[in-house]
Amino acid sequence: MAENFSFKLTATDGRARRGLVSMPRGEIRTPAFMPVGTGGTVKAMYMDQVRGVGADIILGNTYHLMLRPGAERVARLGGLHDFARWPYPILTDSGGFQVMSLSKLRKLTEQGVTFRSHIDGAPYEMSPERSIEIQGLLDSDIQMQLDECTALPAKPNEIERAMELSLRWAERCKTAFGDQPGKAMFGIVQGGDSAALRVRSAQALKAMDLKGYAVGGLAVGEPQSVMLEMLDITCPELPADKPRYLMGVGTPDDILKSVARGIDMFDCVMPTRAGRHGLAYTRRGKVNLRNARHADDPRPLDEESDCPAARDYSRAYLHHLVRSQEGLGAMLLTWNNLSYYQKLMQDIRAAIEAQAFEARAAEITE
Ligand SMILES: CCCSCc1cc(N)cc2c(=O)[nH]c(N)nc12
Repeated sequence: MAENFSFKLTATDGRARRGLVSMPRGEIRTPAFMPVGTGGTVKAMYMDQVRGVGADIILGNTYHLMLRPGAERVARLGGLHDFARWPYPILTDSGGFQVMSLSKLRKLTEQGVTFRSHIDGAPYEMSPERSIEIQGLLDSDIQMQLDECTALPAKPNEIERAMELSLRWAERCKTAFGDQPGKAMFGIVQGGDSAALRVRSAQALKAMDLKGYAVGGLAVGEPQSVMLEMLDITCPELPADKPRYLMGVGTPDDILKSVARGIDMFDCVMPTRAGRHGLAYTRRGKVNLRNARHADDPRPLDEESDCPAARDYSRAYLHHLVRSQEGLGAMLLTWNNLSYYQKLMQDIRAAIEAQAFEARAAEITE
């Protein structure tokens, strides 16, 4: 029988962790980067390419999918995996973050949030129970609690109010989720840039004995130093034997520094969004293919890459595609960028294993 849901730590290097999440639909090698597949598609990518660059899990969005094509319709069609032809694990965000950042005329109360669709203005309401129901209709493997993410900077009493509401919503989500073998519901730590509120949130969620924990309320405009300080405070309060997911992060540098502080899972729109805007991530830094200096450059982005998009196409051709707004430009650069991010994660995992091996070897030979 495939694992219901387990997380094993296989190596550590200081606070950095190498691990493995096992679920019926597959395993997730951590530290992991999860490509964002908002509307049931990783934009400009075929799903076999997403798998081919090394992704073990993708993200979906409750907010977008409930509005279009509708959660009940996706359920009637067999769930998100069959719908999008991605048979491996899917994590879905709960929708609250997107309601607050995308919808119109939204009203937040203890019961939940009411809002109008940014697509057609139709009225909706999202309670903790409805969010879990929608994620169940999508057949999501890892479901996020409904939370309220406070944009920074914010007043301490506002951060406290949102953090405490999110804790009450976590309890309601846990009750609504019940016991679903093979699936998991993650709590989300809030608390803004307040150490005391972060500790209270993490400790209260830990007491709920959830299967995993996200650190939310970051990557919302604060300096990297504040984000890292909040990780230094939050991670030690979370159970060591459960996965930790830093939401919405980040750049390669953000990821490296967050792994070093104990984070296991990441998601960010940067690699896919940058690809659609003509930006390529390479081992030698970012390359803006819109720039005229590439017009006659016959070199590929990275002749040593395993990714055809990085190895087999000249910068001149990529520049031409981007300037001509050809769809293939977004496709090739997204492919390159996701390949870059997955290679970064693969190198991080190997480095933790190597360091752990050296530390163990040193112990043995002492
Ligand atoms: C598909 C997008 C997933 S991550 C979105 C996100 C991003 C960031 N930065 C913070 C939060 C947060 O605090 N709560 C929730 N639910 N989501 C967040």
